Amino acid sequence: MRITKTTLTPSRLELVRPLKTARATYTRREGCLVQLVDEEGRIGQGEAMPLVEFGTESLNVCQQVLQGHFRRLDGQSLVDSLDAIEEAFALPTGGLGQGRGLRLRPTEEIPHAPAADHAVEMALLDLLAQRRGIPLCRLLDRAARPEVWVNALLTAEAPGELAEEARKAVAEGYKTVKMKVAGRPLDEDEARVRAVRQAVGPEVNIRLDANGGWSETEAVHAVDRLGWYGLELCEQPVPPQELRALWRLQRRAPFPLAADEALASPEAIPVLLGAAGGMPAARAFVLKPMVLGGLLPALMFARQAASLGLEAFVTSALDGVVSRAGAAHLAAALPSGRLASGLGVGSLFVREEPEVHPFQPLQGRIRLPEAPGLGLAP
Ligand SMILES: O=C(O)CCC(=O)c1ccccc1C(=O)O
Ligand SMILES: [Mg+2]
Repeated sequence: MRITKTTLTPSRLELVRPLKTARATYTRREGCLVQLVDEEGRIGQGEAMPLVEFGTESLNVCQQVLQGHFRRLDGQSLVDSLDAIEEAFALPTGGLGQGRGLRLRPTEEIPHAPAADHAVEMALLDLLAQRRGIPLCRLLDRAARPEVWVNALLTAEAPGELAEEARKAVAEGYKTVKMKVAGRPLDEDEARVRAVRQAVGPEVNIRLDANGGWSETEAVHAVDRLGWYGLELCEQPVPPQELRALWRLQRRAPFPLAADEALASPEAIPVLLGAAGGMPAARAFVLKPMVLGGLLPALMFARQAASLGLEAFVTSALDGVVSRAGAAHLAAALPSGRLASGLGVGSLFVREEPEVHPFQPLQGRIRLPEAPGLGLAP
């Protein structure tokens, strides 16, 4: 494919009400939309929405790196293959493949910019899938599933309100609800979890996310007390750099712990997987393509985890619909679809462009469009 035109449009999303996690409070999200046009006029779409507290570049650096990627892409041809797209983002290693194809990261001087890489990679994947006439998920894996389960994200603070949100989500058809914990006394979190369990009954999965907000001692108490309520899993109970604490906690917890923020440091990944010798630090992994630098790195990570008997699921980082569309295609292509994806956040935003799109969950699921590529009209 030859890229004949590149465009970058700033984007901004306002949340209906602030989303409070143990580490940050989100009121709006900012980023940019990328479009790449090929020689036949097809449009590939991508999106960058940096999340600095998850180790991505700032919006400023993101835009600079995107401009650099655009300069290297404009008017250039790229081999029509997944390998060529993957290689475009890899630093030259002197090994196999060097000198073949187009390099978007030709030197080490280009800053680590996973959100920028994510946007351009997605637009290239969208184009490649369109050129082949298949949905993006099937480009990632020929046996991709036709639909993915999604969790509802509960945002209320008080137990009563949380329970009401949870009941509504279950009535809509959600089988998994997720709530933020930590950053408050454990008694309060216990009352919140108890209220949600009472509201949803025994069959619905309750997923917790502590966003690294507990010390190891607090996390031990939390796991002992909250585990009683039958939890599906808990994301990032301890601070992301405390891999040994996560390891110890996982051996004690009666449910899987999922590393999320910990994946922001590339050096942590072999340790988390137990690939550096020793046992894995967690039983599950949260894949945020925006943080991991694209759909392909996230897919490779999930396959490596699956080969070790570990699970992975996809979540957005409160991104716009273009990123969520790509993430839904990734979720459909993962080795396992058992764990619901965190892609039900569209309703948290004041208004979305477009307002109607195929990636709005229906009855707790997203059915992947049959259209070639992302399946999202530009
Ligand atoms: O998983 C979801 O439903 C939404 C994603 C989410 O919780 C989130 C949103 C913004 C920043 C961090 C996180 C997180 O998973 O930790
Ligand atoms: Mg999380």
